[in-house]
Amino acid sequence: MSHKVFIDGEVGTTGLQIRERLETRPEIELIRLSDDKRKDLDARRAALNAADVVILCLPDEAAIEAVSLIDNPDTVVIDASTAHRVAEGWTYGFPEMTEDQRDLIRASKRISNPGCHATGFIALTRPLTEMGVLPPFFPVTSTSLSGYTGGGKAMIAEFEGGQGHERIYATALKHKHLPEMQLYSGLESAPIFSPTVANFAQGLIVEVPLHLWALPDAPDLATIYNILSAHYADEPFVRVASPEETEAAKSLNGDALRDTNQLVIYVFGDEDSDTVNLVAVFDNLGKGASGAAVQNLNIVLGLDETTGLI
Ligand SMILES: NC(=O)C1=CN([C@@H]2O[C@H](COP(=O)(O)OP(=O)(O)OC[C@H]3O[C@@H](n4cnc5c(N)ncnc54)[C@H](OP(=O)(O)O)[C@@H]3O)[C@@H](O)[C@H]2O)C=CC1
Ligand SMILES: CC(=O)N[C@@H](CCC(=O)OP(=O)(O)O)C(=O)O
Repeated sequence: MSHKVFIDGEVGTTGLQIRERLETRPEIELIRLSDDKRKDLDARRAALNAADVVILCLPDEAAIEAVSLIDNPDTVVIDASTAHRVAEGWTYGFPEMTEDQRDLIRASKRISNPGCHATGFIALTRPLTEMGVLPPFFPVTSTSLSGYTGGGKAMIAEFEGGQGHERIYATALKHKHLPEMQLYSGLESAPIFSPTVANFAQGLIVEVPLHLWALPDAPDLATIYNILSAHYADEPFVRVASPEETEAAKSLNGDALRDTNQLVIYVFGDEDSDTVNLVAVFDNLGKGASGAAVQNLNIVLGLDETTGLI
């Protein structure tokens, strides 16, 4: 049986990568609009309502508009934008987050694909809040190193045109991923979050440093490692690096997992100072966007979750 899929925003950075992952799959029939029709409201309305699954790869306002054009009650929407990530009636498309999240995604017709930085932050913190070692009131900080494709077509043009500068941004501490980071990490307040964009195309490293001695039960490094390893033990796309691999990782490259849907967690620690640095490495356009959207598509279609993904 073939499944009709429409990618609204197919020629953008995220949309293009989703198309590349889907166009060779025989069970997927892509609904496509010609270049002169891709922003035409009537053409989009028809495509949105003809699809079994719609994947929105649009700026927030256009994503909200796209949803308003859908009146087919059977259409499933996977929205890659920020517009619906904490909205009521939407399911957060992070299957690895909790034990029941996959089933919630499978049953949902409105799925929001997580933000790239948020994916790393939540992957590192949620299992710890679930197990009670990171209490909800605890103040957390996080940094992120992103490839420039994270900023879409405009930032790609800037860096590939030779004008790009590596820089910190979101300096007002109001990054657009903070609401989803707060809600799905299980923390009562958002982290202080400082991202950096760097001169490589694809990849992301999100860090969450913790003073273990300041946590109420003062957990040791092994406790943190064991909670994260157990949480992701059966996951095809998220894994925790072994202590040997962690020991050997004296430095990490931002683009280490380019073109994959993998996310690898490192629990770096120093027993003398009783500190850890939790680190998530992945591709901002893989598990941080397009790969994650395809994974969610596989789940809602009832297919093997790993189909078409590495
Ligand atoms: N890049 C990334 O790493 C990630 C991006 N996202 C999110 O995915 C969404 C897309 O981002 P990204 O792919 O980076 O952005 P891009 O700017 O690369 O692509 C956006 C695409 O949407 C098209 N578009 C804009 N308005 C409309 C409209 N009204 N109707 C139809 N098409 C429209 C644009 O057309 P045109 O080509 O003419 O400009 C462009 O092709 C955003 O919401 C972004 O926040 C999410 C996770 C990661
Ligand atoms: C380098 C860069 O600018 N990155 C973007 C994040 C892209 C992304 O994942 O955000 P959405 O999923 O919410 O679109 C930023 O930090 O705003």
